[in-house]
Amino acid sequence: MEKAQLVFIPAPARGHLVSALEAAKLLLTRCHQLSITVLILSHSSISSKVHNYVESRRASSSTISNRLQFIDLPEDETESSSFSSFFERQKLHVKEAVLKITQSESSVDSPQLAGFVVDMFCTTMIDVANEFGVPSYFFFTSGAAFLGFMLYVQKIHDEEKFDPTEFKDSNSELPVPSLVSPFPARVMPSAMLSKVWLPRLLYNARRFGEAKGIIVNTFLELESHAIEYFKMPPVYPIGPILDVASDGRSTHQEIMQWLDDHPPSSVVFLCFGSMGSFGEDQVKEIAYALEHGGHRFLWSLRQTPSSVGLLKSPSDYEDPQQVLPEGFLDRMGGIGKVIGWAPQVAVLAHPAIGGFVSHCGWNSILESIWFGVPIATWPMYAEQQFNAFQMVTELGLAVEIKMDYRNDSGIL
Ligand SMILES: O=c1ccn([C@@H]2O[C@H](COP(=O)(O)OP(=O)(O)O[C@H]3O[C@H](CO)[C@@H](O)[C@H](O)[C@H]3O)[C@@H](O)[C@H]2O)c(=O)[nH]1
Repeated sequence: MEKAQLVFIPAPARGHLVSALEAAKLLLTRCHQLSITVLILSHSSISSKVHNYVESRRASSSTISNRLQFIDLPEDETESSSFSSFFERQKLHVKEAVLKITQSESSVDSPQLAGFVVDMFCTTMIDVANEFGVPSYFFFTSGAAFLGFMLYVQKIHDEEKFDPTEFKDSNSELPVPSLVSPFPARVMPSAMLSKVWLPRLLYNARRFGEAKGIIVNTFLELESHAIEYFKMPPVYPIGPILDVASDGRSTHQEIMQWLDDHPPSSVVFLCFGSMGSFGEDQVKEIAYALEHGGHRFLWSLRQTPSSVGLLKSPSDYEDPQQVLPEGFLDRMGGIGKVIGWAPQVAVLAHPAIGGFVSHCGWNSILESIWFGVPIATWPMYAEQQFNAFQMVTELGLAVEIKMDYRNDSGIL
């Protein structure tokens, strides 16, 4: 087999990068004739957590394989909350970077460009792949049932003039083919209920059909009904793709030692993903609930960004006491701990953890299943209401706090 080169274009968000980079590594270990170049898209509002994650992966990439390389694209500083215009602007940079790669394919021995692997949000990059005459695969960082849902909504929108935004406060149910259970319209993703965002979702779903295949971070045993539903393009369930190597001890020793002091399965972990945060009133209410509940807890509490913008994410409080009820931390000292960004996989892997209050991001769901920690669902943004429904009703793998909660911080 000739040497081949794939270009990966992940979306620059934690929940998308982790599985894309791990999938790239997996492919390299399976196929020794393959090289992968990962293009890192960059925007000035991307959080340091994302940069740090990429840096740590870049630093360890040479130990994984010299067939994995990263190229940083120029930073975009345009103030805009629109993903679509960001990705459109990035096309030129992607084209220039790929041109350089193809120009270096000088000898017969160099790997030849064989295709693009493009994040589910960057579907517009298929145009660039077409210019180079190579096929595109999409990398879908959520579940197969949700992929099926997107394709279903796009189909009935285009063929039957179905308008999901009319279902905002509806009690209707939809017969979604990638689900066994009827799907309540009230747990549709917020973006699908928004006249502003819906066109972009439909655009992405239409473009999925142009791909040579869709790689999904899922596995047959979890989503057999959904996976068997797909015909064309082919769907490859290559998951669960997780980055579970860290034991958290080198970076978050204090948290891990705190967990060491608690009995097995006794601590509830609360964590709401890379974008999850609550307003101050709600933080206080959660604190009262935890105090009255009396159970041990580890709570990842993060501060809402001061403005809404593309990829702006919460930060850690300098002093969480400023938003918590007076004396809360002192009273909870023995049974509860409030932290900022959590070493989530290490926490879920710890024997002291017995339950997970989660926003139901797909990576968090896969990590909870991997470590056998049951979820109580508290979806907030993106497709998390769909995921919560899937976990509670469709699969019976989680209990419901809410399935239709939506945050009010402006993130869709
Ligand atoms: O304090 C934290 C918070 C998160 N994480 C990690 O960050 C990732 C978060 O991913 P995910 O659970 O999927 O949530 P989001 O960051 O919110 O991911 C976005 O991308 C996912 C994949 O498409 C979608 O399912 C989500 O709804 C969308 O918000 C996971 O690996 C977590 O382990 C931490 O390590 N510490």
